[in-house]
Amino acid sequence: MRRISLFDTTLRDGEQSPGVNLNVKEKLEIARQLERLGMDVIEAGFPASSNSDLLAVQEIAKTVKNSSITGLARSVKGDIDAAWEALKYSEEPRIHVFLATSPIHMKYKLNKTPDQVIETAVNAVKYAAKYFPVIQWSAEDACRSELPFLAKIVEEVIAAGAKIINIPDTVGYITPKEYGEIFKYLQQNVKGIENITLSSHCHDDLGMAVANALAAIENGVNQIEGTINGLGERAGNTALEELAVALHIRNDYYNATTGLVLNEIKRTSDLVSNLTGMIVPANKAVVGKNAFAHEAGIHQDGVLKEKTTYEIISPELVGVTTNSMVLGKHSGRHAFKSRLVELGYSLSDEELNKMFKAFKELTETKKEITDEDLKALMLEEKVATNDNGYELESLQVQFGTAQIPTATISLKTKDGEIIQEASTGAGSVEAIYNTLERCIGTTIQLTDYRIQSNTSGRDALAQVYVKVKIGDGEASGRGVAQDVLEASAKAYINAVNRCTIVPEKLGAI
Ligand SMILES: CC(=O)SCCNC(=O)CCNC(=O)[C@H](O)C(C)(C)COP(=O)(O)OP(=O)(O)OC[C@H]1O[C@@H](n2cnc3c(N)ncnc32)[C@H](O)[C@@H]1OP(=O)(O)O
Ligand SMILES: CC(C)C(=O)C(=O)O
Repeated sequence: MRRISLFDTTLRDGEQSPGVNLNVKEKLEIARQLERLGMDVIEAGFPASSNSDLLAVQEIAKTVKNSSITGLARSVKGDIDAAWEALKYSEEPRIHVFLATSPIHMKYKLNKTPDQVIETAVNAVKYAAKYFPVIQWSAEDACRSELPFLAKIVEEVIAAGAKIINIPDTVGYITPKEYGEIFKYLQQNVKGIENITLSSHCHDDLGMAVANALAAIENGVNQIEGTINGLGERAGNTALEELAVALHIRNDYYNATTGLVLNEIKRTSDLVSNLTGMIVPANKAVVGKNAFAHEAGIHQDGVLKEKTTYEIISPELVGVTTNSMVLGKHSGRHAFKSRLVELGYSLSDEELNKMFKAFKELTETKKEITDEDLKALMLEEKVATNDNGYELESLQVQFGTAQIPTATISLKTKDGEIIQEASTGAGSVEAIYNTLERCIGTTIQLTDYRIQSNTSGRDALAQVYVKVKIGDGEASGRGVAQDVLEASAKAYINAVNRCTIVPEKLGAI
């Protein structure tokens, strides 16, 4: 059976999804889980784009050992230098350099002639080869490029040292048959291509990203790029969990497999969704809440008689489990630890004590603690960021249909100072945010607010995602609590804590 290599770009193209903004700790947490999932290559970021991206790629390159780490660079020396700075610690440094090849991109975006584009691409690959033993080269907007020109530039970059050639459908325009034909054409018209790994990178603008990637595999492509949950620029990228499961379930047809540990898929999907705030639609293939639910009577009858009547993927295959042990107020440390271990966490004694305390606090208000609750607790602990150091001491909200909502808040600064303020708003959440703004002492613009429940049931934990702007700085934040107002306050404080420019502005209003 053919072995298809998977290249995950959740931390680069996935992070280009509007509204997604991950910090270094969060990226590292996702990278570690991608490694556990068995990803072959992780594109950890675009090092030249910001200091924090460079740092994140560097941290990931130092930490992750079982997946290759790469970073994106334009065909400019500065980008390649930044990529080297970020990747020089990885075991086999590899870079991903790109340049657009379609007439529309060359003329309007790059303002270069086709010959200048070839020269730029070749120079970039040669420059990258001074540092990197493995160079992947991408022809941005390849699928709207003229095939003879595409073949010519691919041949030149191979001669310059590129080892992997990626043919992106940057704008999600191509159809599966046409995409397969591009690869056939290149295989027949490019000298040296037989020694090269061909790669696919598809976008989902017309809903064909997974189908196009599968067509690429059918036409000799051995590396597929994509993201978890199909995140990515605009409509997103090939959803790698869908592709891997399609190859597994239909190996009779594709005769190809990946190195993914399939039962880590659900956990990875949940982690990415929680940290990015990009909620997975219930009907999403493979990882959606309804992917294994049977609602209609005839289907339920069939499944009760024989599962395979309506179920082609078993939930266990992708790590969807139902747990029979209920954790609650009377559970002890052993049951708590054993469930966490079953969920894949390993904790030191100190961490266990801390988590057990948080768990017990939660049981004061919540009868049954589900796996989702445990994952939320663990996540809060692992990626908590407190750079600006604000902590919620207390929150009180007065609400009545015939009165103006009023919030009173005590906030602790990182120096231990307690700030107390009260303010009103059109609703309870606005009252809280107006009060927090007063406590923090600077103008804070709320640009996004989303709420979801962690599990079903009236006592489910609430998860709130917000995005705030403070001057030129922007950050997203997440808050989890049983009460939606407390979760709203925590998310806002978390976002402020992640915004680097707050302290100088203290006291501005
Ligand atoms: C298809 C993709 O997904 S590609 C990846 C897209 N991802 C991102 O853009 C996210 C990160 N980007 C950034 O942080 C910024 O865009 C930066 C730091 C890279 C560059 O910022 P700026 O220098 O301000 O340039 P800006 O983004 O406005 O414009 C891009 C410039 O790069 C040029 N460019 C675009 N692609 C390439 C390339 N592959 N090689 C060389 N130059 C390129 C453009 O022509 C433009 O040049 P110009 O200023 O001479 O007109
Ligand atoms: C940089 C390349 C691979 C890309 O993201 C695209 O073309 O969509």
